[in-house]
Amino acid sequence: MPDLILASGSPRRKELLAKLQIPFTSVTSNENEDFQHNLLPHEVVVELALRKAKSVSKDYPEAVIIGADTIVVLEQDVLGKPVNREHAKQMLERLSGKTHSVFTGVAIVFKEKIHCFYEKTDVTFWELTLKEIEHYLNSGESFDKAGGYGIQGLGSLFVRSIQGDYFSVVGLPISRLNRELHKMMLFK
Ligand SMILES: Cc1cn([C@H]2C[C@H](O)[C@@H](COP(=O)(O)OP(=O)(O)OP(=O)(O)O)O2)c(=O)[nH]c1=O
Repeated sequence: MPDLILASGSPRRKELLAKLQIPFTSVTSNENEDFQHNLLPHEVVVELALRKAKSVSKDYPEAVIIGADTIVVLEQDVLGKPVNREHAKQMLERLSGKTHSVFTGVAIVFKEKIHCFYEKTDVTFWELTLKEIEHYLNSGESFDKAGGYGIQGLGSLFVRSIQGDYFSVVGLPISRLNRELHKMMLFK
């Protein structure tokens, strides 16, 4: 069986991948996350996931590498990770009372084989008060997360409804990934 490597530094992705019960290691790829603004959201996440997986694959050519990327899309604007408190505040004010889409792209690279897919989850927020937003910003939870919130943490209190895969919002659509790996007949 080939080695499995998660090309990610995200603790959430590690926790989710562990559900497959296949031993793996994680290697953080230091690829930049710039993207062309003419791409569609699903193209952005697949491109960034592939960039992460390919960069790790260069150092581990015999392993199966998994890369992933998550973005939040509101009214055609891509919201990545906030750069500071003010940026996070602006994001949360925009997300308040509206439905946005969370896209997570996944790339599986094994030698010359490349397989990519993505999941889209729609998340609707309650109207948020300024007090709620300030309280949330004080928690520090915003800063390493696309859209400036974490559905798995205190951000759960903002969520009115969700349509699609919850785990994809957290960073890795684990049930789909399990199925795709089976289809590739990599870890039977
Ligand atoms: C919307 C949302 C995002 N996120 C996280 C998932 C991703 O880790 C992060 C988006 O940033 P990414 O660039 O996708 O990932 P990362 O930088 O954390 O990790 P790596 O590139 O090393 O794999 O936002 C949550 O944890 N909860 C949420 O509700």
